Amino acid sequence: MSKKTFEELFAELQQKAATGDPATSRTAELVQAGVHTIGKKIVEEAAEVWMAAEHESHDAAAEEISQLLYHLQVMMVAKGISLDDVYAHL
Ligand SMILES: N=c1c2ncn([C@@H]3O[C@H](COP(=O)(O)OP(=O)(O)OP(=O)(O)O)[C@@H](O)[C@H]3O)c2ncn1[C@@H]1O[C@H](COP(=O)(O)O)[C@@H](O)[C@H]1O
Repeated sequence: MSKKTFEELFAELQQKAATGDPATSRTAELVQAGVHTIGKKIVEEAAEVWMAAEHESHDAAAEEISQLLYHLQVMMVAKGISLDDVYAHL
């Protein structure tokens, strides 16, 4: 299992969006596809978080949450929204 912080993942995704190949990078592929596609993935992953939290194991819920966080970060990168832009509202 890979281990990285929220901030480290965000830096990696910014890099992938800027220089990654959509053929090999999921992030570059999603950013190229655009906000509509990313938004649909966020809604899908959010539903999976809900279902896993209600009906599945601790680990399964944690995995779905990681996928939701990933797709939220992809949306941030696609929209040029920084971590500080979000933290300002926390
Ligand atoms: N953390 C993630 C991550 N979480 C989720 N995903 C993507 O989200 C998918 C999970 O959604 P689903 O279960 O719906 O999978 P799916 O059905 O195959 O998705 P669809 O293609 O049907 O939309 C995974 O198959 C991945 O494509 C991620 N893709 C990449 N990362 C990390 O992002 C970084 C950059 O990755 P690349 O851009 O691929 O190089 C690396 O550190 C990766 O570990």
